[in-house]
Amino acid sequence: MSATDESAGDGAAEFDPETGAVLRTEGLTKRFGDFTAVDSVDLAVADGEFRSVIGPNGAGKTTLFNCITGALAPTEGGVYFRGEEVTRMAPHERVRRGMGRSFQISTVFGGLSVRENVRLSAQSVAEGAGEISLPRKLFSPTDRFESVERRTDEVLAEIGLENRADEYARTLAHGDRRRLELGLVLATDPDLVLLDEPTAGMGSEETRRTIALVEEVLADRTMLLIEHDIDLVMNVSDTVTVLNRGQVLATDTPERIADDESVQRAYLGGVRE
Ligand SMILES: Nc1ncnc2c1ncn2[C@@H]1O[C@H](COP(=O)(O)OP(=O)(O)OP(=O)(O)O)[C@@H](O)[C@H]1O
Repeated sequence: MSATDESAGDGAAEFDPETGAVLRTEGLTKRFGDFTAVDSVDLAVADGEFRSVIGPNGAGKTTLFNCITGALAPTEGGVYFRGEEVTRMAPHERVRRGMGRSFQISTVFGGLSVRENVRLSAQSVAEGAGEISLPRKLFSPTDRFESVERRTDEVLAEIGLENRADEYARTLAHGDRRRLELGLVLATDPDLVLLDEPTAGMGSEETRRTIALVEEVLADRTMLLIEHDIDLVMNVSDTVTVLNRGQVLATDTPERIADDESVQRAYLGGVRE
C-alpha cells in the first residue's frame, strides 16, 4: 500500500469507517430481465488482503466484477471504496480514486515502447489529467512530468522490465507482455487491484506462471481476484469467497473452502451452460 498520496484535496478516509474495509459491497444485486445474476452480495475486503472470488460457470463472478468496476450499473445495493460510495461513479473515476483494474491485452499499445505504455497509464491518473480546473493549474507541467517519470521508472523496476523499456511492446515475449499488463495496473498506484480471470484461455503451464507472477508483483497489494479454477487461488489467497447462482455460498480461508462440502457440491452441480 502506497503511503505517498500525492492527490491534492483527497479527504477520503483510507478505510470504511464502519468496517475497516477498503472495498465493501452491500446487498449488491444485478438483474437481467427476470434473471438475477448477482443476488444481494455483501463483501468486505480488508487492507492488504488477497481475496479471491471463485464459483462455477455462470455463478455471476464477471457480473459482480463489472458492478464493482463500474462497467455495469447494479440494479440494487451499493459499492463503497475507502468508505465512499462509488456505486454510480464512472469507471475512470474509480480508477482515479485508487481502484486499479486489469486491462485487457488490447490496451497494450504494440507500436509504443514498454516505457511509453507505462507512462501513458501513469499519466492517466496524474494530477490534472482530464481536468482543467483552476486549482489544478497550480501544479506546473514540469512537476507533473517529473512525478509521472518517477512513477514510470518505479513500475518498470517492479515488473522487472527496466532492460526492455525502450523496446516496442509488440516485440515482447508473452510472459513479458503479461508483466507489462500488470505494470499498467501498477502505474495507476492502486489501493486495490481488481483482476478478472487473468489466466482465461491459457494452458496449464502458462496459467501457473501467470499466477506466480501475480503473486510476485502484486502480493503486497489489496487484491480482488476473480477466478474459475479453485486450485489456482489456493496458495495465493488470504480469503476465498464462493459465489453460486449469484449468491455468496461461503467466505473462508482457502483450506476450509477446499474442505467445504457445499462448495464441492456447487462445483459439481453448478454448471448451467
Ligand atoms: N448481459 C447479460 N444479459 C443477460 N444475461 C446475462 C448477461 N450477462 C451475464 N448474464 C448471465 O448471468 C449469469 C452470470 O454470468 P457471469 O458471466 O457473471 O458468470 P461467471 O461466474 O463469470 O461465469 P464464467 O465462469 O462462465 O465466466 C449467466 O447465466 C449469464 O448467462
